[in-house]
Amino acid sequence: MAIKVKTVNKISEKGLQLFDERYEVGENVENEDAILVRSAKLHDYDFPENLKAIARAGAGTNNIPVEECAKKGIVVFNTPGANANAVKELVLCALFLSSRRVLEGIEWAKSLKGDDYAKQVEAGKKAFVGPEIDGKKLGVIGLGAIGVAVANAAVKLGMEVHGYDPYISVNAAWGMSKWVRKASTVEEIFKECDYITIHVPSTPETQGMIDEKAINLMKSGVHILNFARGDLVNEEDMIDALRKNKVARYITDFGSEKLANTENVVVMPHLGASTPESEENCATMAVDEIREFLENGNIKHSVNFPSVVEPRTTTYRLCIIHKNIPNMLAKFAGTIAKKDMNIENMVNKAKGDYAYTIIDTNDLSEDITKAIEKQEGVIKARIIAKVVF
Ligand SMILES: NC(=O)C1=CN([C@@H]2O[C@H](COP(=O)(O)OP(=O)(O)OC[C@H]3O[C@@H](n4cnc5c(N)ncnc54)[C@H](O)[C@@H]3O)[C@@H](O)[C@H]2O)C=CC1
Ligand SMILES: O=C(O)C(=O)COP(=O)(O)O
Repeated sequence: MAIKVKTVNKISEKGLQLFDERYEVGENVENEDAILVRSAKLHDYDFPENLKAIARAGAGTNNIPVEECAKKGIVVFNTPGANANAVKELVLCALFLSSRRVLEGIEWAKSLKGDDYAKQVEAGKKAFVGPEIDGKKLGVIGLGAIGVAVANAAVKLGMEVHGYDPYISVNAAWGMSKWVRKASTVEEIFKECDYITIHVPSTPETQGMIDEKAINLMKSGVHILNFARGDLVNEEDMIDALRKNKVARYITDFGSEKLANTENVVVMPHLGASTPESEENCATMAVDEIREFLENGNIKHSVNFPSVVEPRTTTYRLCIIHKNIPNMLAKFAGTIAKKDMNIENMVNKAKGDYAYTIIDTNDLSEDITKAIEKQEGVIKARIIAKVVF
């Protein structure tokens, strides 16, 4: 029987071709084992009983009910860093667009007519003066894959870069230029910087972080870039601040009709990750994650379950998704012993309220998954036989 993968958005062929002949892949697949998605909202999606994994070919998982999936034992993956360069490049483009009045100038140049075109240009260009970014202060909120890439590039462009991220990962810190100054509070960024760019996920903590209160702390004439998510910025407060010239410019990848028609706002149609390179990177990483999980039970880059990657050394692998509560391992070992199965290798890891256990064995007893699933706290169990080609 084929392994079924449903694509909910258009996914790069470079990734899809990594599925071999055992897989049935497409937008019309039903009762799927896995879903591949980009930005499509899955909050109202009716997840089939068979669904084991969802891979988001991209970074943000706010379009997926991650907690509900954890409760059902559906492992949600994303592709950290795979589209960071694409976003970084667009943020740099936005930085220049926010500073120099290039877009308005281009529109005006299109409107000019007549033989004295050059003369009109020279007379009118003074309306489109904008400052250089060299030497200006850039505040980067969120120093993950994108934030660090933006901060490092801005240092190279001669900006004085200030970064804020209370949860920065060791890896991100290793990759960051020593010239990026550490802000201890987000308010420092608000007060100090001429340009502010946000690169945090949308969570209850970050939603609305740029509101009237935050903007009031900022310098008059601040430039704000939002290539992370629309709901990080309070739209009404932003429009009000733009009208009062408190905010000079707002450039975002997440617009609305109202924002797109507000002066000094540039709305891009969510183009951050829309490059062939990033679409391929995200798709190949997402397909690899799905295959590793479905074929070997290994979990790489999940947002709701721990990372567990173990080489296959035995004929069978028992994969158990369960609650992170005491005594689970003893119960699994007891059940397995009763079925006369020998454990060759056992790994257990937890993340928050959930945990994952891999048990490698060369024995197979009928109904072992049913016996395991009967135990309180177990969400899902499955056994995977090693495929030898
Ligand atoms: N415009 C587009 O097409 C794209 C947008 N995005 C958005 O950008 C976001 C960031 O992407 P990545 O850098 O790849 O993710 P990431 O996970 O590598 O980095 C996010 C960083 O935000 C930090 N953070 C979380 N809460 C914070 C807070 N309250 N204050 C300061 N920092 C905080 C985390 O510690 C982490 O270092 C994504 O969650 C997504 O919403 C990502 C890719 C493409
Ligand atoms: O990766 C992300 O978080 C993005 O916002 C990119 O979205 P997309 O895959 O281009 O629909």
